[in-house]
Amino acid sequence: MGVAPEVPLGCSGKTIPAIGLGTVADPRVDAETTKAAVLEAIKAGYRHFDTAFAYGSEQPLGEAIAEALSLGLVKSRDEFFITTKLWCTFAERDQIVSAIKMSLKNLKLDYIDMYLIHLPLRLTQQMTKTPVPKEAIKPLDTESVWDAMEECQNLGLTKGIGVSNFSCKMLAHLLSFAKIPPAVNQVELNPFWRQKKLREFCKEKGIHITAYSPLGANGTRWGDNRIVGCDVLNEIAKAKGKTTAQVSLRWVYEQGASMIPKSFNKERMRQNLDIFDWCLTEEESHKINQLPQRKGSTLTSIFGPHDFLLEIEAELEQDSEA
Ligand SMILES: NC(=O)C1=CN([C@@H]2O[C@H](COP(=O)(O)OP(=O)(O)OC[C@H]3O[C@@H](n4cnc5c(N)ncnc54)[C@H](OP(=O)(O)O)[C@@H]3O)[C@@H](O)[C@H]2O)C=CC1
Ligand SMILES: O=C[C@H](O)[C@@H](O)[C@@H](O)[C@H](O)C(=O)O
Repeated sequence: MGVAPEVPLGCSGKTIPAIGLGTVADPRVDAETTKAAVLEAIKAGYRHFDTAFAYGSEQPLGEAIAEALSLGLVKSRDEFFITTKLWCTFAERDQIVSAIKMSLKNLKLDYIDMYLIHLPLRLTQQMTKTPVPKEAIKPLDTESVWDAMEECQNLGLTKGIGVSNFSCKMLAHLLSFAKIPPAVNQVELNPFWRQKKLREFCKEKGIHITAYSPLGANGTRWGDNRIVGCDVLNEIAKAKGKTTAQVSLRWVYEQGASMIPKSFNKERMRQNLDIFDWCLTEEESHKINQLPQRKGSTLTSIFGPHDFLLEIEAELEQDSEA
């Protein structure tokens, strides 16, 4: 199996690997396990890795990249595509350049490929326990935060900038003042959360979508087996001699999105890469597009049931309406 193919990054003329490896394990694992999984993924053909300051996986990822380069598994840093994210406690104009430098230090890199605003909100204190106190959660001052994100790109600290968990409305606001438009919006996207409105909006504006939880976060606290246990997807998989997970990933790929399924298991991470030499029929896609919609990860489940977060969630949900 070769290296994962690339797909266009909006209208930028650049590309992004169609599949990358997510690095959030639930329950959390130690750094050695993450590093070993990344090295295994590099051997399998993964070149895009998705991390975030909040995941604690930047350091082991950085170590795995350094080791892969020193072992000659990958010839040059440029062959990797590394995404990391600005955590909400640093989502203020004057903290962002230091935040990306901290991530670069963790990753032992001198540039990142894609730096994303992790969530459309700011936290005024470290998240030590949940629920997070209501008064610690603030709206994002998107204009000043984006100005600093642009500075990160202009300084060469990152090749691209983007957002995560942004609605159409938030993107429209951002586009109204951005000097550098967001290259990526990383959101939940899978057969059970299809994001039709968001996909159409992003296509029109040249914003690439990267899908997180493309397998419905099977087996994690924020996900379940609604995808791998879905009868409709199982039947399609059986008819094609594929796994249900592969059918889900293939559906995401056919929507023009890239994706970052997480697997730290050698066989499953290879299985997840093997989706490029077959396709879904029109009838199969039609059946998938009829599945009931249900979002996995929510802001209120992460931070607590606060009104402000419920408002954001309601806005995000509108983007997945059929
Ligand atoms: N921007 C954001 O707000 C968010 C970003 N993310 C990013 O997206 C990545 C992926 O999303 P995530 O939520 O982890 O969920 P995924 O949909 O990628 O599911 C991961 C789970 O599915 C299991 N799995 C992987 N492959 C298979 C397979 N072929 N068959 C059956 N089970 C499988 C994994 O277990 P195993 O390892 O044992 O194979 C793991 O438990 C994250 O790791 C993170 O990097 C995630 C959530 C939010
Ligand atoms: O501390 C909070 C967590 O990092 C949470 O925000 C993330 O894990 C998020 O769900 C993601 O995976 O991107």
